[in-house]
Amino acid sequence: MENQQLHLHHHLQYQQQQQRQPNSMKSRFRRLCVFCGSSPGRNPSYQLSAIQLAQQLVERNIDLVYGGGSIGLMGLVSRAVFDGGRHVLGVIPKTLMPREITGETVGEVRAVTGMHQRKAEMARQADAFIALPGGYGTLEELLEVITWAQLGIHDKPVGLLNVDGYYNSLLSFVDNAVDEGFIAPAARDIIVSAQTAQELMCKLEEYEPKHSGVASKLSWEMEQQLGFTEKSDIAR
Ligand SMILES: C/C(=C\CNc1ncnc2c1ncn2[C@@H]1O[C@H](COP(=O)(O)O)[C@@H](O)[C@H]1O)CO
Repeated sequence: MENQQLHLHHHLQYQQQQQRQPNSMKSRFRRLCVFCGSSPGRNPSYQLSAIQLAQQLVERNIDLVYGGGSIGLMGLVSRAVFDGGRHVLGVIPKTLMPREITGETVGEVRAVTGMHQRKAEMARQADAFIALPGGYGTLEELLEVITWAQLGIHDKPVGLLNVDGYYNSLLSFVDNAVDEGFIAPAARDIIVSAQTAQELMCKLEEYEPKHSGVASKLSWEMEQQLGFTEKSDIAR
């Protein structure tokens, strides 16, 4: 099925389901950041999972912050959250703003000066992070928020939606890094993974950080204030 058809199909299914059984769960999260491919990926499960994740956010009354744009999985998630009535914030560097690069963005668009500002802004706006399947951009964003958690810059949950085992090799790599003494066992638990959006959301709702950062959040906030971000409340 084409991207748009798939989206429409699942959106209609979701609307029908909502009419039959209106659902509104309470969540500890107000806004969640989703990292995901700017491509749809080959396996249709990736697109389906993107829509199912969006449905989870809508059911739980959670707003979305993401990298802006309407291409690939990014477009599917943002459109489905927006159509479900939740607020969508796209944070996008000015250089990526031309429509031929990112397509048309739904919801609110916040322009930032560069990639570093984008990640800091997405992290500041979110109460938790989830990575869907994606490429270099997704990996980079995911690893950065994991590293920030390890250092104690924030203690927000980080989820990995391991659709059809897409991230098995990454998880094996991390396990090996623990075995080889490069990642502390407690820091392994920063990554919360699950195969379905619903299971992942349930795990994130219950997540308690086990690792302790190397510096206090306060000292990181000072560092951020002195550094390139204008105001830092990434940690909260
Ligand atoms: C260079 C490509 C597309 C450019 N369009 C993008 N528009 C918005 N955000 C993007 C774009 N490309 C990457 N991102 C960010 O990285 C993540 C996706 O990257 P991936 O390499 O596709 O995994 C996403 O979360 C965005 O924040 C062609 O790729």
